[in-house]
Amino acid sequence: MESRLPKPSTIKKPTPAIKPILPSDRIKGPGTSNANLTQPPLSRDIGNIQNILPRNGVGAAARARAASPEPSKPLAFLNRHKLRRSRSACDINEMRQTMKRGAPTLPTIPSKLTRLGNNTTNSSAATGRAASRPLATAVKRTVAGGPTVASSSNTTASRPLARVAATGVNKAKPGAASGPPAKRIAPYDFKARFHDLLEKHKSLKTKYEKQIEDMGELESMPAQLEETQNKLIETERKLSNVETDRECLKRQVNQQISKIEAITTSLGITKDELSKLQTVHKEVETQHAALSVEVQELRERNEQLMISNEQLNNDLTTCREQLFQSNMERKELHNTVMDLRGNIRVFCRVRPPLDTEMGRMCCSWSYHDEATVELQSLDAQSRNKGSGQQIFSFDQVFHPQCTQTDIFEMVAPLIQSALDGYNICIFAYGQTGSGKTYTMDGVPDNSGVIPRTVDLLFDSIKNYRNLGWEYVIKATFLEIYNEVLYDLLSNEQKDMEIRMAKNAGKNDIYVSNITEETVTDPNHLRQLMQAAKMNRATASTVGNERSSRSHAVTKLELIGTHAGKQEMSVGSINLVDLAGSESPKTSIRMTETKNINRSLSELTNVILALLQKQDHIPYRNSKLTHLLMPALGGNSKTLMFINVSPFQDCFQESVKSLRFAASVNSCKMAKAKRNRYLNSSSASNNSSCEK
Ligand SMILES: Nc1ncnc2c1ncn2[C@@H]1O[C@H](COP(=O)(O)OP(=O)(O)OP(=O)(O)O)[C@@H](O)[C@H]1O
Repeated sequence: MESRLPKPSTIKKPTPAIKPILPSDRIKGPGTSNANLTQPPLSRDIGNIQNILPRNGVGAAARARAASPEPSKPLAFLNRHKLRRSRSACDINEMRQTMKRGAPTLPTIPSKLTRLGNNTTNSSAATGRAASRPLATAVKRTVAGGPTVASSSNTTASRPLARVAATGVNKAKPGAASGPPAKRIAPYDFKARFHDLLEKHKSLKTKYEKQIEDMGELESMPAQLEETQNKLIETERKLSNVETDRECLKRQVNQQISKIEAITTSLGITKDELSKLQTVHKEVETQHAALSVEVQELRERNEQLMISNEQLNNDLTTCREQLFQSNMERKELHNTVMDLRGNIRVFCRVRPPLDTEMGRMCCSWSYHDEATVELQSLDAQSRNKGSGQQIFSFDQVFHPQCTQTDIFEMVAPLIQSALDGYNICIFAYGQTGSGKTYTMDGVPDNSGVIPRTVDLLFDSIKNYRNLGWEYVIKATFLEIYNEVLYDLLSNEQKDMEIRMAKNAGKNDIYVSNITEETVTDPNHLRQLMQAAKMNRATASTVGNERSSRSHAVTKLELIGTHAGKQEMSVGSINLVDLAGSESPKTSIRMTETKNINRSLSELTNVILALLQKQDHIPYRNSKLTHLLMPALGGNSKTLMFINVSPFQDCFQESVKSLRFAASVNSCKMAKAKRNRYLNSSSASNNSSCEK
């Protein structure tokens, strides 16, 4: 009969989780009854599973076995049963090993169940709780399936077996036994019992598989737990990071709040400023609108002005043309007046005694009018000879109280003629110490003719510029000493000669190797004059401790161009400070005195020849007349100052100079003399007669 039973090896092996559920101590324990031993090992194991699942412990299994109808077996049968069971256990172990290879960390079912039992009472273990839920669910399913198994077994199994099963199920869960009572299978009906067992086996197998599935879920729980723990740690770490970030963000938020507050404050200020600026902007806009209107008006006005300006320009051009023509007429008239006054004019100047000369006796000077002076000697011998009283007439007589300004007023028209293209020569003739240098150069605080001429020239050039004339002034400074020429702007020893210009008119003369400076302003010219003065040769004489013993000639060449009219005018001014005429009786430098007197005599001869309109003018008899040839003859105008000293001891020299000047003046006035005679001797009468 035992051979009809299927061998344990043919029965589908239980899963490895069975072993922990069926510990050996339960099989061998004191609770083990003979009734259990009479059961087939496999059926008993399955029954044990159902007894264990409700976790009733050994007592529940013992009761289930006690309920079994089978009698107790002898010891031999028990050993055989052990062998079968060991084989079944071996199978189970084999399955477990197989599962371990697939899932090495799968825990054993008993431990799980034990933990499950413990976990139901110990609620403090979180993991136990987590694991107990699916297990409890599995157990519930197992218990709930009990009646089903019992019910199904009723159809095929014997009544005793069904009762055992029903009893076991009912004991595991008393309320669940609600079906009809199971039929009792006779103990000898092994076939029925076998079928019943097969059914149970199937049922249990199904349950077992479900439990295996549940156990699989449970097996994955530690990993899930570990994963959850890792996730928890990671989450905690993240949370920490989040906390840190939150703190940072909180600080940043605080900073941002502070910034926002500051910005809000500045925004308020800015708003105020904006409001002010808007107000200003409105004002500016209003002003801009007003200014725009003004600009428009000004533009219209500008257009009108442009039109009127164009008309004025045309008028100005016309006026300039008329002015130019008028200026030309003025030049001609001026020249005519100068001609009528005479190309050679003579001015007499009597200097005052100096403070240091108050002890010297002066002659008696009587100034009848502007042009007549009477000189009377205080010496009785001279009176007895009839030479003590002399009357002289000149173009102008300047008494000692006349100032440098008075002098220059009479000189200025000649300077004007120089700008108009005439050659002018102004020289001072007189005894040593009579005031020639004072008249020509002046003193620092009272400038003479030459510095005033410079100022007048540059002032006139400015006015002429408005008429379209541009002038260039070239200056030379030379000295004639003992009939030798010296360049006063250079200390070098030069061989200087008076030469005629090659391609020029007959009176165009130049000096070779002389330094010629182009003057751009009055100060520059004054500097040149100062340098020339320093270089001038001086020597002390009896009459004057600083008397000049040479002729100093300052020549200013005035070159004017009118670009619009393509005209050019070249004039010159020769300003000559002659050496003092000195009697050879009183001179200690006879050579100098002879040369000086000879050159002065030649000058007199030239002037007289010019006035008498002689065919030959002896210019070349002296360096001085040769040099002044362009300025003395032809179209030139000459002004001679006769300087005399007021002193009695200078009476003879004064009379000599005045006679020479009077002779010049008498020749010059030969034609006018008649007019003069008609209108007494005043200059004003002369002018009226000339007209
Ligand atoms: N009109 C005047 N008013 C005041 N002082 C004058 C006048 N004329 C000349 N003097 C003075 O008389 C002195 C002699 O004059 P200045 O040197 O000009 O004579 P000079 O004729 O040039 O002599 P020299 O021929 O020796 O050069 C100078 O001290 C000068 O300042």
